Amino acid sequence: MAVRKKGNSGGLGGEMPSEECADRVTPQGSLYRELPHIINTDGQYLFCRYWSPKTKPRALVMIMHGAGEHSGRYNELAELIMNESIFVFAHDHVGHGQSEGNRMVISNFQVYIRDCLQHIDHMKEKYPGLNIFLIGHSMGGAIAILTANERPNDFAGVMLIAPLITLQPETSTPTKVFLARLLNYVLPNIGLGSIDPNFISRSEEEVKNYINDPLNYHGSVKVSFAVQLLNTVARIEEILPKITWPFLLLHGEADKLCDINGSYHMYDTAPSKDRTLKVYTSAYHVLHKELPQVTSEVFTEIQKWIVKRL
Ligand SMILES: O=C1N[C@]2(CO1)C[C@H](C(=O)N1CCC(COc3ccc(F)cc3Cl)CC1)C2
Repeated sequence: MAVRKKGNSGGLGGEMPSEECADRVTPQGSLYRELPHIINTDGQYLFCRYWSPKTKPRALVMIMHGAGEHSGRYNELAELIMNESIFVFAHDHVGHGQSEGNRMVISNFQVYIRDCLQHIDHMKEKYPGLNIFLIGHSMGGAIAILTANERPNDFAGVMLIAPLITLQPETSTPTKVFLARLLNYVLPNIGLGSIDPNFISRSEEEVKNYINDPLNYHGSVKVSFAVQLLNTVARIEEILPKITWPFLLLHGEADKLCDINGSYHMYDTAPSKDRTLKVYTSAYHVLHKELPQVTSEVFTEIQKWIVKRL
């Protein structure tokens, strides 16, 4: 029997709009009314995470996770930033983690950006006047770039951890790109292959964590999803020459999932006066879950970069 509850369900609204929503559950079976969440403009429930400092926050930071993973993988980084009296927030994108939506399926990449802007607007209402920074990893880096591009004067800085900016030349040849686009019309749900966990990190422990995390999606990248990524890479290529906001690029030299040349290209092409690129020798894709030395350096770099721009 559905129970109507008054008060904030942790979402954007107060009361449950209908009895049906009272029993809405995450893909893992938890009740959204008992979890922090927002409801996007398509009516999909997105699971949120908040890292609230004990003292009055001096800034806001939104973390945007990548493809097939979820916001819980950023707890260590978020806590480090929270300890700088900064309010950190995130949500699991549609089709990811504890949010609704078919796993790693998206009708249009713009949905990710729209949902992030909705969450950002919600947080700006709650904490008016604070600087807002974005942190994006991999596909989340592409989301961060396109989100900042929609509001070029709204963000104090954008930090990109191995962002998806350009295609891996060996895996995305023009022929393969053409075939993927063609296949999308006839068999959009065909799998192209899944992310190789061994490309995630040189840390065996982190590879195991990635494999064993039930909130990660380990299935195949569908053609329709791949085409959305291809379109996104093309969109980013177009806007790089117009980027003026401050950014920090961090990329592993041995990244096999997102080509480091994308970061070099953004650093060389974007006219931002405040831009930094740091390359981590021999490091793989997930710098915040790499060998301890690398991850420690990355955390310090992010912490210093934000504090300097508060
Ligand atoms: O900690 C983490 N990091 C994660 C996982 O867990 C890595 C993952 C992530 O976002 N990407 C890695 C894979 C990449 C695939 O890209 C394509 C695939 C087919 C295609 F046709 C065109 C493209 Cl562009 C997208 C970006 C997030």
